[in-house]
Amino acid sequence: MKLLDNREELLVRVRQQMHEKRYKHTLGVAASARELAERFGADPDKAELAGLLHDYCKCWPVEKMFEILVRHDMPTELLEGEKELWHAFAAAIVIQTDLGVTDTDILQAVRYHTTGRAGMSLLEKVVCVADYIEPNRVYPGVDFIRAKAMHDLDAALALALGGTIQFLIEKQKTVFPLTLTAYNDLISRKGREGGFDG
Ligand SMILES: Nc1ncnc2c1ncn2[C@@H]1O[C@H](COP(=O)(O)OP(=O)(O)O)[C@@H](O)[C@H]1O
Repeated sequence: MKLLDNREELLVRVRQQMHEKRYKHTLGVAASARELAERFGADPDKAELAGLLHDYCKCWPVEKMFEILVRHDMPTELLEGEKELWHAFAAAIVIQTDLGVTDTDILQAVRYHTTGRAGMSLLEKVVCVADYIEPNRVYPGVDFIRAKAMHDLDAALALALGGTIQFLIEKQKTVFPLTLTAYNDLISRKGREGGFDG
């Protein structure tokens, strides 16, 4: 737990796991996650830490991630699916075993930051949206999602996940089912509440 209590040492450790651009993105996600947490009533310290650790394994060799996922009995659907998704599930394991993170909220926010899932917690939503809108992100529609995230976290998340689903379809890539269920869950909840604001 010592590492988690020492911000400077933790930053060095995180920095060692990735290249410079990914580290810059990581710091951006940590800052955006803190901001979103303050805005929407999640725990800002947990949000910042989850943001800092969300891509811990992103630059690791796929073989290393695969070995960790197999050892922790991850579902076949994940192991046979898109390798791009592995880093999130691997990180949720590694930050627990190697860094001593025990907080389930943080672990789940890291685990589901790429795919989302139905019934996401507030912290999971905060970290997922932060990953889409941190200041270094550049893609069509990012400013619209940023604007949504000023007042409606669920709408921002639905837009972001919807955009990813659309992107994957255009690229004729498979869509991991958790993202579809996350999207459907957000839309159907909002439908019951009268829809998203304009
Ligand atoms: N449900 C999904 N099924 C398949 N690929 C996905 C899904 N969700 C996200 N991806 C892809 O996984 C990749 C990694 O996403 P992400 O973790 O957000 O990384 P980055 O921070 O580099 O954008 C992206 O290319 C994204 O399109």
